[in-house]
Amino acid sequence: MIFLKDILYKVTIEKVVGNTSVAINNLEFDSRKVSLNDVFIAIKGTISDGHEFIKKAADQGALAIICEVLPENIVNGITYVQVVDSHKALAIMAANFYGNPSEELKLVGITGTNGKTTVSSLLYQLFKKAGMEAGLLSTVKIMVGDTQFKATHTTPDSLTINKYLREMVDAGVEYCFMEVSSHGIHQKRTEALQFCGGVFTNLSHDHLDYHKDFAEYRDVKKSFFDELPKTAFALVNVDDKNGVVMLQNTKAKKHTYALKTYADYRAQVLESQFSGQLLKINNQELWVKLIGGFNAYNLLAIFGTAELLGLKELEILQIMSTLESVGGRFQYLISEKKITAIVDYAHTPDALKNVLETINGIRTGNEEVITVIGCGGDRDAQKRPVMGNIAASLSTKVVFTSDNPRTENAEKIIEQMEAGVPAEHYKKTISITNRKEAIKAACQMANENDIILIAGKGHETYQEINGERFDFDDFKIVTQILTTLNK
Ligand SMILES: CC(=O)N[C@H]1[C@@H](OP(=O)(O)OP(=O)(O)OC[C@H]2O[C@@H](n3ccc(=O)[nH]c3=O)[C@H](O)[C@@H]2O)O[C@H](CO)[C@@H](O)[C@@H]1O[C@H](C)C(=O)N[C@@H](C)C(=O)N[C@H](CCC(=O)O)C(=O)O
Ligand SMILES: Nc1ncnc2c1ncn2[C@@H]1O[C@H](COP(=O)(O)OP(=O)(O)OP(=O)(O)O)[C@@H](O)[C@H]1O
Ligand SMILES: N[C@H](CCC[C@H](N)C(=O)O)C(=O)O
Ligand SMILES: [Mg+2]
Repeated sequence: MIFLKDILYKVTIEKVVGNTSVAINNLEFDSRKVSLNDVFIAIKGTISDGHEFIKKAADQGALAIICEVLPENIVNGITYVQVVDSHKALAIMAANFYGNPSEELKLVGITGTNGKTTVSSLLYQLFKKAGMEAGLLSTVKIMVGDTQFKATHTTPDSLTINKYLREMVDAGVEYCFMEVSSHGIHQKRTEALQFCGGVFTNLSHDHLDYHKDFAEYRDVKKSFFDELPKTAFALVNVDDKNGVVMLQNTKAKKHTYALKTYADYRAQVLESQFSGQLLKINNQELWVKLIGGFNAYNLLAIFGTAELLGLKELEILQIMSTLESVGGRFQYLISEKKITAIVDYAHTPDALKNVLETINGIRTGNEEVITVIGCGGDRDAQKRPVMGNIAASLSTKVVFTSDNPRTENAEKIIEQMEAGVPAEHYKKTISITNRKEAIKAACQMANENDIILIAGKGHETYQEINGERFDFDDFKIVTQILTTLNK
């Protein structure tokens, strides 16, 4: 039996109306899911205000209401707890409800604009291969040991996080690697978790629809490091100018990695090919299957994290050379007619630039680089012209298309991308709204040795248009089209 007063431990309370010594069933922050004897936490969201659904939650059997503002009509028999911050209260209560599982394993949070899924997934792989029980909370999937669950967010809400962490602890998981998104930090989804380490990959343009400006976006990321305890480690990329910013006020032990500047962990790229690259880490050469300078950073972050968690250098390097790239990240095929098709989740300007530079750095002659790209709807519109510019400047041909238009007009998004194309590159571009047709057009244009990059959706298996999700898988589609075209 769990009592309300026990899960309120450490919550900053302003006022209590009613009895907190009551046994509760479950916690919910969505009135639509409330059932008998649940606790409903009212949260001011980005679209609506949970306080408007307090009555609905009560009608559905809520036993207690946690809110920032007490309702005018107090119902007898229901306990009302007025708190300073509902988001924070939810995070603390969720951790208490599940018995603070983050304290029973080693939890490492990975944050930054790009590379979170790659770093966290590879760390999960590495620790599994080293014989440890590991867990993963990522954009692509959730892993409790070997059992896979569907991910809906990069960083889920605090109830979901704690539920899975509890399952991990019960399954004997010792290390959990989780992505920490800026939305997650801002909405306090990760508050009340005990991290034993934090990793910063990089910071570049994204999410300027949600955050007021770049400074706010940076400060939200920084607050994750500010909150780390002194027992934890903070490992940051100091080639990124915001790396040192992340360390400014942290109590955690500071560690750095870099390719270009002085750092605790350093790497050098000795050779790059489509099949992989030769790296030098700590004076040891190793061949890895992941390509691109950006992956050299990711691998260095993994090396540093594994060492800080106590694995031996030689073992780490040996396992690193066996790591497979994550689905939808530089996932490629070479067709019968020697056309290379690459599917990559590059959905930010920096990621797109890195991927195209990697491709241009590896190609040997006059092959065409044909990029198929769109931008998501209901997301940062400022990045659209910037990505249009990068695609056109670094490819020989571009097919602008739709990504997940969500509730926006797909053609309008494409126009915003085209607006960023410099006049001298305009002739290289066409636009085809239907993504499948766009991929088909790129395949038709491609000849032997040409390279097709299909960017933006990576591992996603759907396309979201007007609130509806249709099956869509870039890699399956390009494979099928190239086969049908006999290319
Ligand atoms: C913009 C955003 O981040 N929204 C997230 C947020 O919802 P919200 O604050 O907008 O909720 P709201 O609709 O305003 O409702 C406020 C409250 O009223 C409640 N409610 C609402 C209706 C009702 O009938 N009854 C009721 O109780 C809601 O449950 C909620 O508690 O909190 C919800 C619960 O945690 C999230 O599911 C939701 O994610 C939405 C679906 C989303 O698309 N989020 C994306 C942008 C996101 O979080 N992305 C990042 C990755 C970014 C990256 O790439 O780095 C991620 O971590 O996944
Ligand atoms: N260290 C890096 N620096 C820059 N770009 C990167 C880096 N790692 C990966 N990328 C690019 O970013 C894309 C997304 O990578 P990944 O999924 O690992 O990032 P993420 O931070 O998890 O993204 P999201 O915010 O959507 O969760 C990759 O497909 C690649 O194009
Ligand atoms: N986590 C990112 C994913 C973007 C992927 C892209 N395909 C899109 O739909 O915009 C976001 O929610 O902004
Ligand atoms: Mg991710």
